[in-house]
Amino acid sequence: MLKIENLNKTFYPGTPEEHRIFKDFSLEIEANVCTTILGPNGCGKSTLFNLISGSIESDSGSINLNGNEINKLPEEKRASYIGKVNQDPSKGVSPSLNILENMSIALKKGEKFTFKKLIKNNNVNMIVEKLKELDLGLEDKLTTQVKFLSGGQRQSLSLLMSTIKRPDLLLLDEHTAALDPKTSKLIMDKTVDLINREKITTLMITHNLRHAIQYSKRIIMLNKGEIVLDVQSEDITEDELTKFYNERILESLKLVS
Ligand SMILES: Nc1ncnc2c1ncn2[C@@H]1O[C@H](COP(=O)(O)OP(=O)(O)OP(=O)(O)O)[C@@H](O)[C@H]1O
Repeated sequence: MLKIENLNKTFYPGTPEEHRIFKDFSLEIEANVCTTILGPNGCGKSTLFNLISGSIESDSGSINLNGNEINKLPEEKRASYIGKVNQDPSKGVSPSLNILENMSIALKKGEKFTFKKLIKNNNVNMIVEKLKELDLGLEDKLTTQVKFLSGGQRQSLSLLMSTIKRPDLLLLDEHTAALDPKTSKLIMDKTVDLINREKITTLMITHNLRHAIQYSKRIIMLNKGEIVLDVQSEDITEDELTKFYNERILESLKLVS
């Protein structure tokens, strides 16, 4: 379970550019299911993920993952517990390495290794089986450099790499946003298959309200660093969610501008 308590973050404190993103922000996320974070541009979604993964430091507050106070740990240590897939298909993979090498590196997450040993010690059969589960034919391209894969294939690989050592938490930051609608749906289906099969606690950022309802158990909407909606997806329709978004969030943005 992920428990965030009284998280505070201000960018450029004490300067004319001072920008407070979170003030005493608290949130508890249920284990083993997918929770979606929605909200308009700039409301703090990615900052929240960066604070959780440790790529930026909080000013104060607590982030507890399965009993571990991870807020004190450096990013590389947190990476042993947290898997992350970003919007950009070239992030999260090493484009000039092949699929087998990328997957072998993912298996070594959190460990020290040399490249020579990595290849010798890799577990090819297990990797092939995992790739087969994706059903994209990647198991036949083990020695293909990842830069030659399509965006959808790379995102699938990135997803598999982030989860091959079961993470305590998976962060999906608009991981299908750069894909065409058909591929986006395909990757979302594969994501949810994997999350459900492995029972991975997942936080997903999306701007796609339909995906939020269809693929997650709980929906949290942020606006200006605050939770403005927190609902089980079975308790809201796509129309109601769209109406809420348009009325409450777009209206509040108009008032500001
Ligand atoms: N490292 C940083 N340094 C300074 N300001 C930042 C930094 N990261 C984010 N911000 C600012 O914090 C605010 C929230 O940004 P964030 O990326 O979290 O929004 P978001 O909700 O993910 O938006 P989007 O939907 O556009 O991705 C923005 O005003 C952004 O400019």
